[in-house]
Amino acid sequence: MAATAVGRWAVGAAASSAPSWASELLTGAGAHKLLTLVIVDDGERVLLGRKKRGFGEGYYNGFGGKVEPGETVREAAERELHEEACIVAEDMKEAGILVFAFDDQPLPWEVHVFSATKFKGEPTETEEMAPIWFKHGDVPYEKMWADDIHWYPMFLGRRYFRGVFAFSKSTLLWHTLLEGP
Ligand SMILES: CNc1ncnc2c1ncn2[C@@H]1O[C@H](COP(=O)(O)OP(=O)(O)OP(=O)(O)O)[C@@H](O)[C@H]1O
Repeated sequence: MAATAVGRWAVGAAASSAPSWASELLTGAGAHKLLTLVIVDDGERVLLGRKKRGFGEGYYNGFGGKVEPGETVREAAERELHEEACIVAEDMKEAGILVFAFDDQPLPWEVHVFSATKFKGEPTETEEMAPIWFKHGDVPYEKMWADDIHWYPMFLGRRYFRGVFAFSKSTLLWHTLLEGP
């Protein structure tokens, strides 16, 4: 089952428009890698970090990473936010789901996006991320992953979203994005 999905996926990633089966990737079924992404949004500004190393280096992004064995997705989101920005979210809510498929990766990545408006602690630069606030109108999309410009408006509007984005390296090949649960 997983092998079929991966094989079919690899073919689809090369396409330039979303294949008919793309939205199936939003069901959570089939093998995938689980990740988290937390964006603090105080209503006027978002807290992003400039990634200093590793995957997505140089890009601004929320805080997050892989869910470790034995953790819930929410626990992983809380842990990564603390590890990368030194803060603890007080009202973390599920904001949306993103599926990323890379043409050189065997499994799609399922990213659970959370929002928080309040937190404890002071955002602090870590080995991985340098935090900085951006006004809603000044989000630096040109220095972010190419999917972000598509779903941030829904995030900032507090509308739940589900999207599938196919990448070759950092080039966005196609995507499909739905609003609502
Ligand atoms: C392709 N388009 C994308 N658009 C927006 N966000 C993206 C993304 N692709 C990955 N992301 C996020 O980037 C973080 C990487 O996390 P990453 O540093 O690799 O994970 P983790 O900290 O577990 O790794 P290490 O422990 O350093 O290996 C993680 O939040 C993930 O959701």
